[in-house]
Amino acid sequence: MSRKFEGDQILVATHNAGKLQEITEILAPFGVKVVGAAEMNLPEPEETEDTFVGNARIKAHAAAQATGLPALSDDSGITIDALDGAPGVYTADWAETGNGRDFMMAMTRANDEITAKGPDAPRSAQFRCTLVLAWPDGHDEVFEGVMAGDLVWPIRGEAGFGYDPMFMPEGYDVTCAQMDKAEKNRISHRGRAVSAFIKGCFSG
Ligand SMILES: O=P(O)(O)OP(=O)(O)OP(=O)(O)OC[C@H]1O[C@@H](n2cnc3c(O)ncnc32)[C@H](O)[C@@H]1O
Ligand SMILES: [Mg+2]
Repeated sequence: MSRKFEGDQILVATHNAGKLQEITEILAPFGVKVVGAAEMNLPEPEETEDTFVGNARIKAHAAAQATGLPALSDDSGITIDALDGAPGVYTADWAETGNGRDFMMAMTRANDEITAKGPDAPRSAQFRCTLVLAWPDGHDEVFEGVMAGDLVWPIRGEAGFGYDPMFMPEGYDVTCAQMDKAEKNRISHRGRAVSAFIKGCFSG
């Protein structure tokens, strides 16, 4: 049970439906209800920092200031070893078309750029997630999670969101888009970051 959140509700400052669903499912067994940024009519702030934690702070503090409630944000993305960590904080930007996001385009670009590095280029990558819990008084807490894996081609699976169809976690022979939701949450960058948040805020 929560020590810190009134009514065991938490505002999650994201406009990404896939993230919101995963965070909601991970927190459900702890009796925590999640309210999303769209439900609160919050605007999407510009992500102007060049680090995950910087952008996560922008999103969380904007929501906490606008509502007067503690707000949890998620800034995440994929770092590709063969591309010196790109796209990193620009993971969402690789999918932008000016007319919505196209993840087939983004995944094709990732595969093409790795392939261009030559046949020996590593396919290894990491999904990274930084959560920031911002309080209306301006202080914040940071929680992080990483999942290592390989980028496969062609893409596989229909579940999940974003780059899931090309990401095969270490020790698995299926992609995140071929996994049971609960299984992805158990091993994912987001699952690990939310576990750290739970330890920090809901236990003891
Ligand atoms: O900023 P908010 O509103 O939270 O939503 P967003 O989708 O813009 O989120 P980010 O700015 O953090 O960009 C993260 C990008 O990384 C991708 N991503 C993050 N976690 C992922 C996951 O678990 N599976 C697949 N793709 C993921 C996601 O699709 C985005 O393109
Ligand atoms: Mg974003």
